[in-house]
Amino acid sequence: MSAMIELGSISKTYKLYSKPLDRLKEALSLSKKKYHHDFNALNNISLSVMKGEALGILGKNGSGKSTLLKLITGVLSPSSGSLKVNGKISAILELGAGFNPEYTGRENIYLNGLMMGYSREQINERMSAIIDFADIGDFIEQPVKVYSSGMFARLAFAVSINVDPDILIVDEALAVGDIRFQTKCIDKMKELKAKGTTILFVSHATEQVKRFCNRAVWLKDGQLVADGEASEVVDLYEDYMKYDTFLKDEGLSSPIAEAPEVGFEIPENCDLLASVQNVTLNKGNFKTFDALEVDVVYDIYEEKIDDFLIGVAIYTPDREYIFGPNTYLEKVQVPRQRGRHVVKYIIPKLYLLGGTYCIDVGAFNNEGLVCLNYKQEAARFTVTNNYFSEGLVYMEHRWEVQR
Ligand SMILES: Nc1ncnc2c1ncn2[C@@H]1O[C@H](COP(=O)(O)OP(=O)(O)OP(=O)(O)O)[C@@H](O)[C@H]1O
Repeated sequence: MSAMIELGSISKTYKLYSKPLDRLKEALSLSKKKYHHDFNALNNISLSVMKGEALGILGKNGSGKSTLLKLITGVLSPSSGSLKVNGKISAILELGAGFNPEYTGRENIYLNGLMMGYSREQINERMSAIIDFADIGDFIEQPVKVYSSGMFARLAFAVSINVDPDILIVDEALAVGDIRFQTKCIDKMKELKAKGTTILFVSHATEQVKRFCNRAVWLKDGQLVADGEASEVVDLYEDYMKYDTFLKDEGLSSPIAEAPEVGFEIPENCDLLASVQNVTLNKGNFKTFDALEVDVVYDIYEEKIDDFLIGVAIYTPDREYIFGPNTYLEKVQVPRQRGRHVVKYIIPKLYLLGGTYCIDVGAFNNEGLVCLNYKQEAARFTVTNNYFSEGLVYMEHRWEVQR
């Protein structure tokens, strides 16, 4: 398969001046005195995008998304690194960029078409399709400076997707259109994708990225921190945005606790009767329906604790309680005499959907009425999936068409 876009260790440094005058002073300085400081908007990005891929680009404001797209389209040049683009790019970057405000919509279609390398005849062939798609009525004969942002988006989109690009770049352009127009654009983008057009898609609407893209990258402070299947990267990104937890791949993993010490000791001056020593998961990142195993290591300091029980609870990081059985309710006998013990809690099929989750572990007696020791967020794990459902948990279900 051929790479349409190849970026090799690309960096982009902007010069920041604290006052506009500093730029002039620097230009005129005979001693080459610096009046700026460097700001790395992109740092060492390597990325290959293949033909037919629909790549979502995620990242919060200022993370470098637009800078990356401007480098790819050639609006900016990189400070270092190599960049190769194979094919004709059509980009909707900033609304109105590439439009002359004094020209009418129709004249701007010519302008854009010529910039893309089409002849007047070729543009004429496409003109009615573009005007139909934009659907802005008589405004097509008005100078675009009188357009609303929605009209701009319609025209920009109509031009970009009707010129048979090899690479289509869409930067947040859908956000300004109404739902009907967005649907029309997505349909057209799907059509292009099916034809093998490579698509780069920036949207803060992560669901759109999940549904439309087959791959996504996440930019954070100018660095590429995740690259993979779109819905997995979206899950990670959303979790980060919600909870500021960034867990990396295999060990997207939560801090898997240290292996338990073999030695059992009763701490000095200890007024605890028992304590949860250690909580270990079989891994940090799961797929829905994987098996989750939690090893709980606990110590009992009394000779024996009657009605001793262990509870394991799953929470979301914002403390939504999902599930919490305990050994008393389920009539499981766990060791309750002095010493160190290990109990394994197994969920053979995890029904949780994508997200980050926390595990609390508690030791109790008296049917759970007295808490002997409680470890909140003793472990964390993530669930990431290919996109197959939405929500928190998966429930067995079926669909029946009634009519
Ligand atoms: N011409 C410039 N001169 C100096 N700094 C710039 C320039 N353009 C962008 N930056 C800075 O580079 C960083 C990345 O900006 P960029 O516009 O690429 O981010 P973004 O991810 O597209 O953000 P948004 O989602 O808000 O559009 C930001 O901190 C921005 O302030």
